[in-house]
Amino acid sequence: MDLDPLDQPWVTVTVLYYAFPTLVFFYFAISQVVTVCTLQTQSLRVQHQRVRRDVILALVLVAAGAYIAETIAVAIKFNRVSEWHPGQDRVFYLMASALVFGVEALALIETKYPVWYPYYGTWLIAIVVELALLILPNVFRYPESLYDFVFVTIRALRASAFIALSSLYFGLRNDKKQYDNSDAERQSLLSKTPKVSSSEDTVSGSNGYGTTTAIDTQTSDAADESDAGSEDSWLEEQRKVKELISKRLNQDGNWFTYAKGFSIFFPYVWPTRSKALQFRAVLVAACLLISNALNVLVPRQMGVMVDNLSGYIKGDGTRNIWLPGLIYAVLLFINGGAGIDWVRKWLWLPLEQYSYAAISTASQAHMMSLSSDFHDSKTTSDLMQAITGGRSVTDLLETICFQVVPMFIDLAIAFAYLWSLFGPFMGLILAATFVSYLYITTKLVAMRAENRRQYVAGFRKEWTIGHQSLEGWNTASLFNMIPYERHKYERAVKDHMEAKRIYELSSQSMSAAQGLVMTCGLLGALYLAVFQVAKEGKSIGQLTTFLVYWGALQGPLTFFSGVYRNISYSLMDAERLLELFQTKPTITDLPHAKPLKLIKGNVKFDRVSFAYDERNPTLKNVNFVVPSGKTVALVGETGGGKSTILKLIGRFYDVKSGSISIDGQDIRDVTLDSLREKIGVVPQDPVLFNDTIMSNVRYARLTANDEEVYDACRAAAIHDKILSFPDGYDSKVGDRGVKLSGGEKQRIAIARAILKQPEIILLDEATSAVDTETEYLIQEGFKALCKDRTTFVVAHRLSTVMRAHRILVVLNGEIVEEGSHDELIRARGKYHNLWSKQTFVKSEDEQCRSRSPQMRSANLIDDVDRDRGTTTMTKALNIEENYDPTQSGVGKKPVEGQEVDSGQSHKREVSGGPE
Ligand SMILES: Nc1ncnc2c1ncn2[C@@H]1O[C@H](COP(=O)(O)OP(=O)(O)OP(=O)(O)O)[C@@H](O)[C@H]1O
Repeated sequence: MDLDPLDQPWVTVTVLYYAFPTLVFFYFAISQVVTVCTLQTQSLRVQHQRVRRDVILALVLVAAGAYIAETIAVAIKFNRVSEWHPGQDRVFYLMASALVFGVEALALIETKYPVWYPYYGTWLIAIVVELALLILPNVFRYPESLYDFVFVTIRALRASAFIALSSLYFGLRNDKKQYDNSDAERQSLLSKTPKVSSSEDTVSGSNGYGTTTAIDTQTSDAADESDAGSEDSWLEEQRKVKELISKRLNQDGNWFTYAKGFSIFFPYVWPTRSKALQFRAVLVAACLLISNALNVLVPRQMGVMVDNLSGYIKGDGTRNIWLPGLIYAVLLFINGGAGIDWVRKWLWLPLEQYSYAAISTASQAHMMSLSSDFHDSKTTSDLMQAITGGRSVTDLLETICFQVVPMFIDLAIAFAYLWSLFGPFMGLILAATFVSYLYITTKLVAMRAENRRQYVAGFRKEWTIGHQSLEGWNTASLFNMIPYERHKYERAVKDHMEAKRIYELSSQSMSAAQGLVMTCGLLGALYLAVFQVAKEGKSIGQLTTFLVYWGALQGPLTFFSGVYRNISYSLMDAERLLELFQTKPTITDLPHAKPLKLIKGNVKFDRVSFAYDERNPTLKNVNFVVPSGKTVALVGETGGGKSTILKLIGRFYDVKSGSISIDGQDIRDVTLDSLREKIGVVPQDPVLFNDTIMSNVRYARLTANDEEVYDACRAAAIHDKILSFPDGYDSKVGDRGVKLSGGEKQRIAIARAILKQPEIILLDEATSAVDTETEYLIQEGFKALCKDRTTFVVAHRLSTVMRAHRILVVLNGEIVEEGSHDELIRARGKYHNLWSKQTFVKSEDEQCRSRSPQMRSANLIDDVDRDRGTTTMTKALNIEENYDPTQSGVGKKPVEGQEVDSGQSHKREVSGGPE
């Protein structure tokens, strides 16, 4: 046959035929990956760049088209397929190059602001190779036939296209300098468009400076995993995590450094101290490689079996028809869930458990070590999510090591093996199929993102409305809004179902499109294999191998659709956990901190200022001293800063300026443990554990025996009440103590404090939720508890604190008055105002209550009367004269000449001084 001069089997030409498309492909793919990972993007002016991009795209299409044109010309020249063989190298080169430059054109279409070096690199390679291929064959033989001229013309056109591309690019690059002084291609996209989500940007991984898009897509993806919290808080949480990732990416400058940030997790993921576990990890890697090998060996063995059988049928008695079947079955078994997968999971399980245990306990311990500012700013569900999210770090690793890497190895082996079996065209068909499949999948996944977002939003809305309506059943019933809630929920379910329908349909369409691509690929590959079996002496066994192998390849490819979502979801969780690990406690022991030596319990506030938020000071220059063993009361309007003072004593926050000292030791210089050991707190809103009453009280001192617990409860006036419960001390208190009344909860908290027997006692509205009778009983308990102990009492009910040695009136973060009850009453300042309001409001109430003699005796003020030296109310206050109705705000104006506390206690007496 008369060979075309361009098909002369010169080694140089043949090598170029294969090396060129391969080189261009790898150069382009690798440089694009580097571009994405190093977050490079173009910073040219959009208008300017768009013109260039369009022209360049047109020229790339011309070049790709020229390859196809030459392929067609070759096909026409050698019109009988069976005679293609001599030109096979050349046809491969043409088709592979058309594919590579087709991919380049697609990447260009999908990238708004491309980074150019992956592109112009390919053009420069193409100029050299194309010129060589144009000149080399024609040096030895001038073109003669019409075909020769056509071929040369097409090649010349192609070479010109590449030259034009390069000159255009470099020409405009000089132009660029006039427009853009920055001259920097290396710039993070995220800084420019931190919240932009463009489906276009996700496509083709090549252009996906798509860190933002990545996160956007998975925002919705992650949603169906999470069903806690309201939609808004969830969206807010997602946004914050996205911002965190963007911020860190911007700081780090590329994905490699970003990934390095996660090295903090290394000791939790990799068993640094256990050689046995490390050995297991190595064996797991070996199992993965064996799996990859088995993925080829199984179809190959099927081919051997078929070949032996057909040989045997044709009369070749030497063929063993039984053994290959046995080997096939064994290989199949080993490659199945009961074989290598089982071994791998068995090996991996201890590693998985190691990392789960390490990361969960570390994150819980870390969270418990953090300070109030952290805990005050997070909800419990956020924190739990962060702990459970620790699993995502191992998930991320598992997804990459056990799924992504094996998938690419499988695809690479398939490509190489089938190429070796059926020649370069099979490789070409496979490459075209894989590229189309991955392209279509990424494109459709991006297009589905909005559908998915709607679906997730619908799901969350339904969940939130359902949850809220059940939670608010009481309110709904009270306002007769049950039908309204029902309709609202029905509507939400309907919207959710509609969104789900659209999403499911789009999923089905995606599967259909993927199926179509795979079928086209299969058809092309199958025809090629059939052709080779029919014409080129390939065996039926090889065809069988191909068919079985093709089926096995569907798995990794299908997995690709979900991998992106899995990775991004895990990444978000890992980022959350990383943020947590990087948060340091703000209240820590100083290096020189010593244990607190509590001698007497003398507490001093020296020019203390504090703010939760710098813009809004909470305490301003607070000064006071509480001598050891004395009781100081903090009173004043709500939000004044009373509880904050108690928090500062327990070092739940540190002062911003000034100092707090106990027995002359600055509390910042003593260890936190020793400080809190000495302090007992009854908080405003005590939180109980969902456990028995006995366990809750004993929590204060785990070594206390039952009798001590009973005594503490007696002192807190709750013992008899507990005994009246069906399960007594074994009664469960419910979540946060929900099964107890507010007053019961407070008394349990008081019992705890009594059991702890602390040296310094902080009572923050400890009895606000109990009735006056019970309060009286508790006061008796406090008497014993507080005796000779420094005590801080915050209370709104002034009768609770009137016996305190000292009363501080706190207003807007300042101490505006200070003194004993009598002194303050006489001073007729703020305290006097508060007192007069309270006693006035109380008067009517007491009129009713005091009808009962028992209640009378329970009245704390009467109690004070009995116990103490007293000051007559009318004398001390002369309230009728001083009462200011405009300040009262409630109740009626007292009639002149009538005592404020009308009713039984005409002569109201108050404590004349400290106990
Ligand atoms: N964790 C916090 N973060 C930010 N601001 C806070 C925090 N806790 C309290 N505040 C603010 O500090 C101010 C003082 O609060 P604090 O609880 O000390 O007041 P209070 O006098 O004890 O009030 P109440 O009598 O109502 O208990 C308030 O304005 C409150 O909103």
